[in-house]
Amino acid sequence: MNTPMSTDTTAPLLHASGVIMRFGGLTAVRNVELTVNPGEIVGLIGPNGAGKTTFFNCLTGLYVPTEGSVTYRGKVLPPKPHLVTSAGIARTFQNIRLFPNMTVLENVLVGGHTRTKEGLFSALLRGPGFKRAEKAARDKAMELLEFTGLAHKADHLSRNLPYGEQRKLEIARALASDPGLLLLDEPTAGMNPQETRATEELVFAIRDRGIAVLVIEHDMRFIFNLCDRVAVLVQGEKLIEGTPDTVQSDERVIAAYIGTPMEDDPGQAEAAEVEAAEAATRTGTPAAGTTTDEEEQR
Ligand SMILES: Nc1ncnc2c1ncn2[C@@H]1O[C@H](COP(=O)(O)OP(=O)(O)OP(=O)(O)O)[C@@H](O)[C@H]1O
Repeated sequence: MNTPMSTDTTAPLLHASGVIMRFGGLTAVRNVELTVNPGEIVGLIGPNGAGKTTFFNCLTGLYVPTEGSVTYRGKVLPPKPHLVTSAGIARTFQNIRLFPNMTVLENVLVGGHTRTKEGLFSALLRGPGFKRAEKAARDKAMELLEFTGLAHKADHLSRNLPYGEQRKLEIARALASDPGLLLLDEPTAGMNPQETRATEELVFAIRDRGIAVLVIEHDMRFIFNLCDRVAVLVQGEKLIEGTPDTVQSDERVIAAYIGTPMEDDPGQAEAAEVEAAEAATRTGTPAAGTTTDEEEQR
């Protein structure tokens, strides 16, 4: 499906090197190194505000990194999103960005426009070349709708789709640009467990089409089931990178997510009190340090 720009299949597809992104005095991404190899599904996780989306934006031309470089198939990425898409990187957004008043099919056709070779005059005159290109684009869009399970909704307005299907449509639209690498920003946000499971299957199927995937997600089970490799960002820095097994058992990752337990944990004291009160109710004797309803009312 994708059109390789280089024949070197051993080189990383994507290589971000020493990427730093500053917003005034705030450094959102600090010296991040990341590669994605052909055929890989790589996860990017981290607590809220860790810099994941900012880093994604540096990979897709929305932001030009303050320092560092990003190459795709060995070439430095152009600093404009549409040129990055043409180069072979497609993305979805954390907040769905469909054209709500267009049909499902039209949304996918829009996603394929970077690959349309017919010029303006041909389009205006609607000559045979244009008609052929238009048919090819529609066939391809319909194939992508079949692939994502949305073909039966091709003529529906995208705003009328349930939330999970809108997320799928975003993916179909991204695939229409024939990417070699797909970046997914929280693809399962707001989904129920069945939809999340279906998205997992869809991402595996995308990889089977020869497209590498880099995915940001807060759902740890989804990430650890799906990814070959996971990188963890904390406060803009890459804390660790490795297989799902390595990452999920790393104490620094656990601490970054659930925090280090406080000494003299007030939550623990409360839990002990509740337990004592429940035990007292069972035995009929008031627990030390608890009050009965009567005492409370006095
Ligand atoms: N355009 C911007 N201007 C100024 N600060 C920004 C901008 N974009 C992001 N930031 C800041 O950069 C930091 C990283 O934000 P970012 O959205 O990349 O984190 P994240 O890991 O994607 O978070 P979440 O998981 O909540 O989406 C935050 O402190 C955020 O406030």
